[in-house]
Amino acid sequence: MKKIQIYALTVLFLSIFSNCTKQKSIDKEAASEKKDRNMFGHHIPRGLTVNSENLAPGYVMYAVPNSSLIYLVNRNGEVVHQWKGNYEVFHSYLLDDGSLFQAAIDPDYPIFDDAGPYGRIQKISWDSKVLWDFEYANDDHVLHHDFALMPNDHILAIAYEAKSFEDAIAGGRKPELTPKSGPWMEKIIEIDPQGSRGARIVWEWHIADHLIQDFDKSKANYGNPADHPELLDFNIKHHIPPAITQDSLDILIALDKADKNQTPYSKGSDIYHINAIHYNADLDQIVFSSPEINEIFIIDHSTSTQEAAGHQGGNSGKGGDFLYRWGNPTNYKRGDTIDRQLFYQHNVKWIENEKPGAGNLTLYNNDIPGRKDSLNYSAIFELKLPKDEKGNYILEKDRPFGPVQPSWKYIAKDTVSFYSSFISGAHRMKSGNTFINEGAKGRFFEVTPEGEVVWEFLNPYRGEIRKLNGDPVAMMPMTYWVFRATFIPADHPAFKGKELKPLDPQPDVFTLPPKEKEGEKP
Ligand SMILES: O=[N+]([O-])c1ccc(OS(=O)(=O)O)cc1
Repeated sequence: MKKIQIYALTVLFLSIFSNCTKQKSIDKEAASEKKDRNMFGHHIPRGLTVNSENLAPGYVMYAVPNSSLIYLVNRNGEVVHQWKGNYEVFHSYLLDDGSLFQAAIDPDYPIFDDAGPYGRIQKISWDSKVLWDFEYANDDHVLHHDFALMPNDHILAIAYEAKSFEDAIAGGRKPELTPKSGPWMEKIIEIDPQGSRGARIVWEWHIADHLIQDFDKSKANYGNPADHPELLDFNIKHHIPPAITQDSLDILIALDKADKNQTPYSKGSDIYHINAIHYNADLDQIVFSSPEINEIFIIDHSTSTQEAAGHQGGNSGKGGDFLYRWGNPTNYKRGDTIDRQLFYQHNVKWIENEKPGAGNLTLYNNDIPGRKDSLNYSAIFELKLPKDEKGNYILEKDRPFGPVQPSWKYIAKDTVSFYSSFISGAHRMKSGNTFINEGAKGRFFEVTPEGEVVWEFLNPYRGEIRKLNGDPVAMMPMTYWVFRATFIPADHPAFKGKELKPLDPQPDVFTLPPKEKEGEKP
């Protein structure tokens, strides 16, 4: 009897002990999952988390989420300067005199819904005076996502241009791929700022002028997309989300779960969602990125607007047609899914002169599918573009544009801990290191060519901009998000003669409410 009791007690003890250890390891896994995989990084340590000796001196510039603030943060993770505008700010580019151009999110932009439209570009002086304020937002068009600076102080900006269902059908689009509210096509405009509010649009390029389709023979742009990689197949498969009733939409808008401008059909309208643009003055070319179709494109900027609408003229002789494209050759029917390299990519840009890899492109490849037993992850790609001796992009017969593989890439050692399925960016530094913004988490870090993380800072700040009706903006899940973070070397002309001491006191960091308050509407 006694033996049985001892045996039973032993079994009980062992089972409790083993349950405890199991619980511990589950908790540990849960903790590391929280630390490594929560794409928004709600509960991970913030501020400066990795520092090293002998880093290039400099600062990180970024827009504080849900605020009108741009911060400049030093290598110790301290805020040393701020620019403050009068709208929520999306991202900014620094000028040599310490002023900046910023994308200001005008809450009043009409028609276009979804994240990305911002509506205004503003120039803000070092001491936060609004020097120029240009609105480009009406029922026909709106500035969205990114813009690029040119050496002549002009700006190249991406804008949606609304087209009707009928316009799209007239362009050979298949009706079943056409949103009833019409597609938002894309244009690039070159803005020459005038005075304190005005601008001249001195050059334009429209994607609608460079389409091909093999669906409707009666249309002028009928042809085989595989024979015309310089044009965009207007019938690339596009998922049209199901319509929603106006009553349901009204409820979602009231609950803050739908954009104020959403209509029952508009969710399918953003068919290309161009999210990045960069200008190369040496080549007089523009690169831009469409995450919806998982491709980047290069076009000639040396054309007149008239030539940009056609297929001849400019340095390339190809008018506004694509000089180069990469990422998803199925879009021009050369290759299959195995040849696809890009997955909702962002922030494509040339590596500037005097940096290692000059002339190559870098980009943030957001949402690369894992194997069948693992999660999606992000990577940074560097691409060496195939060119002949005259500088023309090489395209072999019946083959997609190269390269077959990026010349360099960064992926986290465990693959999945580096992940932001949207926004984000990267750029090469003079040292040869690469500066990365994992946007959903607001995590900025610097990696060596070998992929070692030598500096890391997680944005701990969030502002308090309210909606037009005074309601607070939901802080979840995009609590600390950052669209673009830029490393600016200490010898940048903007800092000449400026005192860059840590602000005293430092701004208050933003911490999430305690757990018990989480059920409340933030
Ligand atoms: O939530 N935003 O502000 C947001 C979301 C997506 C987005 O588009 S993306 O292509 O940059 O991911 C831009 C802004």
